[in-house]
Amino acid sequence: MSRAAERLRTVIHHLDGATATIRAPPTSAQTLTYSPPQKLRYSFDTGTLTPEQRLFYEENGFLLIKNLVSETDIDRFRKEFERICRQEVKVPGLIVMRDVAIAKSEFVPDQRAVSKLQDFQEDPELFRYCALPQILKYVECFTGPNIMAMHTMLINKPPDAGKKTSRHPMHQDLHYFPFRPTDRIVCAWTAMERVTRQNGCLVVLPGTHKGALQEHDYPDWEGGVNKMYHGVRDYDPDHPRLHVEMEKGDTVFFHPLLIHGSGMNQTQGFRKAISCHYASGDCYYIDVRGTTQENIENEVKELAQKKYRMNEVAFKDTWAFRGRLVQGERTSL
Ligand SMILES: CCCC(=O)SCCNC(=O)CCNC(=O)[C@H](O)C(C)(C)COP(=O)(O)OP(=O)(O)OC[C@H]1O[C@@H](n2cnc3c(N)ncnc32)[C@H](O)[C@@H]1OP(=O)(O)O
Ligand SMILES: Nc1ncnc2c1ncn2[C@@H]1O[C@H](COP(=O)(O)OP(=O)(O)OP(=O)(O)O)[C@@H](O)[C@H]1O
Ligand SMILES: O=C(O)CCC(=O)C(=O)O
Ligand SMILES: [Fe+2]
Ligand SMILES: [Mg+2]
Repeated sequence: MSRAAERLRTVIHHLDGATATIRAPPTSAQTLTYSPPQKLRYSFDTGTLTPEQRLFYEENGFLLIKNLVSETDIDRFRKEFERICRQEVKVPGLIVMRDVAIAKSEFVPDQRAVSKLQDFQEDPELFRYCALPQILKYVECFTGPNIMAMHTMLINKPPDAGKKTSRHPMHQDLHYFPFRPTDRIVCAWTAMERVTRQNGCLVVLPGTHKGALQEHDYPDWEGGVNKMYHGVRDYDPDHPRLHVEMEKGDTVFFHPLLIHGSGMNQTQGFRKAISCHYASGDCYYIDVRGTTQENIENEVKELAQKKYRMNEVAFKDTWAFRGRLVQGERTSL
């Protein structure tokens, strides 16, 4: 038996009970008798992921790829971020967020006032991130060949001002998304510098992607909570959590139901990461009225109405006009 077939058999051995399909290895009939068709529901076999990587994502809901984005590219993203902070470029549709602890302070025209950029799809330099071939190669394993970049962010987590407002409560990103199917959505999150527990790396609850979308709301944290930073209501403090420490350029891909957040930044530096949420172009919009997502729908619509100066904006339209095709065909979204 070939080495690849042997590895696949090991994987399948670990799988019992999972659902959906993994293609049989392209080998002889003899191999097939050893490995009956098995089910992996969260990824496709495109030749990129090893069976072990697919199994890891299946079980844990995330996958860390070391050293995926070059230093040169990251330095260019950082430069562009700085130009935006200095207001040397105007980017249509861009949302500049400030930490709740400094939002009310005097305007400072540099990064110290900015905690997050959202919706940089109209900035060609930052948007290059979303179309990097080495990122899309992995994204395709989760979305399939038609890929839409739906949500773009550059997070500049500030040093905590003493009120723990730099924390991001534990949440599932699907709470924000009115499109499905869930398993054809994935986030790519790239560390723009070394991220550690000290400066507020991502914290994940492995395996929670297998659960349902939970109710989210603002946590009642004493020091305040940033706008739109909803957290899961019934957070289980006993679930094992993992601090995902990463080097500059490392990229984590994660499922939209994976419960994650990030800790306080206890350093003096601004912890930077760039990310994009992708979905299959074949995904479809859903109506979230009457579901747990109604609270975020109302908040986003309110913001969109202010921002685009329109009377009534449908939640799904706020997504339809921000989404950009990065590979294949825009069949639906
Ligand atoms: C309607 C209601 C809706 C809601 O309630 S939504 C709320 C949802 N609930 C939550 O998000 C609660 C869960 N939250 C958390 O797990 C954390 O707060 C969260 C979001 C990950 C933030 O993390 P942090 O605040 O930074 O906490 P942390 O656990 O990372 O650090 C805490 C203490 O650990 C220390 N630490 C740092 N690096 C370490 C290291 N390498 N080894 C060991 N300890 C280390 C760190 O100094 C900190 O110390 P201290 O205990 O605060 O004194
Ligand atoms: N990260 C954030 N979390 C919570 N609220 C935020 C955040 N960023 C901005 N805001 C809020 O968005 C609004 C706009 O902020 P901005 O500082 O531009 O104006 P302002 O503080 O309302 O007005 P002014 O600075 O003229 O007094 C504010 O109400 C601010 O509190
Ligand atoms: O970079 C972080 O701290 C996490 C951000 C995040 O999870 C989000 O914005 O959805
Ligand atoms: Fe998130
Ligand atoms: Mg202000």
